[in-house]
Amino acid sequence: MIEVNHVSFRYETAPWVLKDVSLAIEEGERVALVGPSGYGKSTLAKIIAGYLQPLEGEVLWEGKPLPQYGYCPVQLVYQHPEKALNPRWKMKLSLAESGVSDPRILQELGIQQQWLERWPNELSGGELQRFCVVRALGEKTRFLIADEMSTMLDAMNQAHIWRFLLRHAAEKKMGMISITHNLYLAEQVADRIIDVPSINRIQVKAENL
Ligand SMILES: Nc1ncnc2c1ncn2[C@@H]1O[C@H](COP(=O)(O)OP(=O)(O)OP(=O)(O)O)[C@@H](O)[C@H]1O
Repeated sequence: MIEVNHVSFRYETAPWVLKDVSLAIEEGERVALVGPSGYGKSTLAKIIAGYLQPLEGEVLWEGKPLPQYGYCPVQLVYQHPEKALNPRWKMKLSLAESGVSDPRILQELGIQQQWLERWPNELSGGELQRFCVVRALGEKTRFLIADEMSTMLDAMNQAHIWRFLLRHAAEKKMGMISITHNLYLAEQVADRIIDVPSINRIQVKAENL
C-alpha cells in the first residue's frame, strides 16, 4: 500500500505546487490521477516514486519510507522517453542495466532484436517508450506510475502497450497509477479516478490553466 500523508511541495521559492495532499492506494489497485495542467500531477508522481522529497508530509510504502538504496518497488515511466534514457548507451546496455531480461516481455512489447544494437537517437519515440516500459517492469516492481506515458504514441501503439500492461499488472498483482488528461483512457485503465485539484489545496492562477 502507498500512503501519501499531508504532502506539500514547491520548487525552490516558486509558489506551492502541492499543499497538504493525502491519498492512499491499495496493493494491486489501479488509479488514475486527472486534472488540468499545473495542479502538480507530475510533481506528485515524482514524489511518490521517490525522485523528489516532499517539503512537508511523507510518502510511505507498506508503512515505511521508500528504500533509499537498491531497487525501488515504485517505478515511473514519463511522457518523454528520450529524457529517461542515457544517450551514450546503446539500447542493450540500458536494458541490461535495468535487470529486466524476460524475453516474453520484450516480445509482447514488440521490441525487435535489431533495436538493441542502436543508440536512443536511432529509434522513434514510440520505440523508445517500449524500452522505458520494459525497464520499469523488474520482478520487484509493485507499482507502476505511467505519467502521460502514451500521449506521443499513435492510437494503435497506445492500445498495444496498454493491453500488455493491464494484462501484466493483473498477472503480477502490480498496482498502477496513470496520469492522463484523457478521461476516456482513465476510465479504461483505472478502477478509481482521483481528481487532483480536489485533494490539492493550492490556488492555481487562471493564466496557468
Ligand atoms: N523542475 C521544475 N522547476 C520549477 N517549477 C516546476 C518544475 N517542474 C514543474 N514546475 C512547475 O510546477 C507546477 C506543476 O507542474 P506539474 O508538471 O507537476 O503539473 P501537471 O499537473 O503535471 O501539469 P501537466 O498536466 O501540464 O503535465 C507548474 O506550474 C510547473 O511550471
